[in-house]
Amino acid sequence: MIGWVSLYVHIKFNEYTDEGLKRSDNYDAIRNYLSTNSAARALRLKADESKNSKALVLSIDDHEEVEDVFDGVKVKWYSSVKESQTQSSGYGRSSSGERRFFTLTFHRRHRGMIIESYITHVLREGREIGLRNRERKLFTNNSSSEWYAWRSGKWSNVHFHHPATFETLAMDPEKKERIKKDLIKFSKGKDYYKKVGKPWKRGYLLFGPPGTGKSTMISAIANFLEYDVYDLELTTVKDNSELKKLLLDTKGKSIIVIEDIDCSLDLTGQRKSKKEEDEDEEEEDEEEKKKEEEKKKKMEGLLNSIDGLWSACSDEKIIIFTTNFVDKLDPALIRRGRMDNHIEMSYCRFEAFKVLAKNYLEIETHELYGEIERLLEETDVSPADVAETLMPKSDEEDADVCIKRLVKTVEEEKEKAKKLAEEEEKSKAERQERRRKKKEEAEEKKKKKIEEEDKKEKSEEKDKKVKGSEENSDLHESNGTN
Ligand SMILES: Nc1ncnc2c1ncn2[C@@H]1O[C@H](COP(=O)(O)OP(=O)(O)OP(=O)(O)O)[C@@H](O)[C@H]1O
Ligand SMILES: [Mg+2]
Repeated sequence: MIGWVSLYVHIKFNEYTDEGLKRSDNYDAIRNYLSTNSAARALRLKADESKNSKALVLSIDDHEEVEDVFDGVKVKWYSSVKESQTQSSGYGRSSSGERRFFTLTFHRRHRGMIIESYITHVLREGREIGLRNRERKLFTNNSSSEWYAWRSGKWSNVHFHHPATFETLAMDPEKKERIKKDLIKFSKGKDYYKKVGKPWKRGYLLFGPPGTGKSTMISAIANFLEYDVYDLELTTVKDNSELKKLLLDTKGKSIIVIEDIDCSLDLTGQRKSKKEEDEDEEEEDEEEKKKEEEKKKKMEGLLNSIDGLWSACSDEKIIIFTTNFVDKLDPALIRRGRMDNHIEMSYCRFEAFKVLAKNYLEIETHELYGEIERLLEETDVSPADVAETLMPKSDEEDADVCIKRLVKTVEEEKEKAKKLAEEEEKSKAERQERRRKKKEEAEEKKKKKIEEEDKKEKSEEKDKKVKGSEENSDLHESNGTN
């Protein structure tokens, strides 16, 4: 709405559009801009509580005036409020029937520049501030039977409040820095991705044993980049088209997570133990083959959907797979280009331990650190176990108690691992012995069979010979009589 009053142009931005039904995105963006932007900061602010924001939302108070300067040009903003004449039922409208709006005023000789550049600048900045302040969300996918039910969409969401950060994440510090740099480069790479003609996406594969911090890492990344998280549960997804729809229904500035990708794709569920495998190998073969095929189909669907997602939407997205067994994954799934960055989360070594000790006990050194370093180098303990052991269980427990408990725990783990290795060795030897015996028995059986067959053949031949000579003598006899 542009009106002329003497030399000045006024543009009005209403809080609600569409007859008061819909809140205006532009109004919110301008409000963010005016309350946060330092060049145009209002002095009188009011604090609102908003459902969708993590902090108090400060906005310029009613009937307040703010000046802004852009490219050397001065403009003025007014925030106004009017009592609404019609007390309509008004969904979305302020309950009191007040109508708020901003008015932008500037000299008419700057009309072109303000409309073309300044307003765009304000809206863009304001939206960015809004994104930064927004309450981040954790989405989980609904089963497709619920998609069209009342008010429930493809994804359900809750507020995302995970406290994990890169500071509290225990891992090799150099590796951590590399990951952070990679993330920063990605999040600032809008123009770069555009220039090289690649969708603005990045794929990460996190692999490692249980309790090494894969899920924690995802939360740390989300907090670091201030992204939403979409936790995609593949087992509730019926088919490929459903998967594609889900992926296309995700917003930018988000991480799409598929945890335990091997299990999500593995339809067999639990694998058989080695021993069982040995015993009924053949019967299982057919069934295994069928399941492998199904798994392959699912995998192909996933690959296609990822590639589709990669090219279908243009905004800032990270996709993360996690797995405990990287060797079991289909190489096609994790080839570079799909998964750009492979990150191994490993057992807790000394450097990672130091981070945990600092987090949980607020100590940087202790007389037992040397001992712990030695122990952790030769024993595989997950950071989850180390963290659990380090955590004080009561007020009486100080750092010293916890550190000593850790030494004891790791020593026990070492002992356990040794025993386990011995047992494994023993059972391997037993398995080999069993197999050797089986083979021997089979060979023995075979030998016996051959011998028996030989014997039979020989006796048959003998019988034939005897019969033959009898027939011969019969012939002689009959010749003689003739
Ligand atoms: N590297 C780590 N740094 C800090 N804390 C960790 C780390 N790894 C594990 N933890 C702690 O252990 C708990 C379990 O870790 P997390 O769930 O991240 O492991 P995971 O690798 O995802 O395991 P899984 O393979 O079973 O899903 C976390 O809540 C966290 O407190
Ligand atoms: Mg996990």
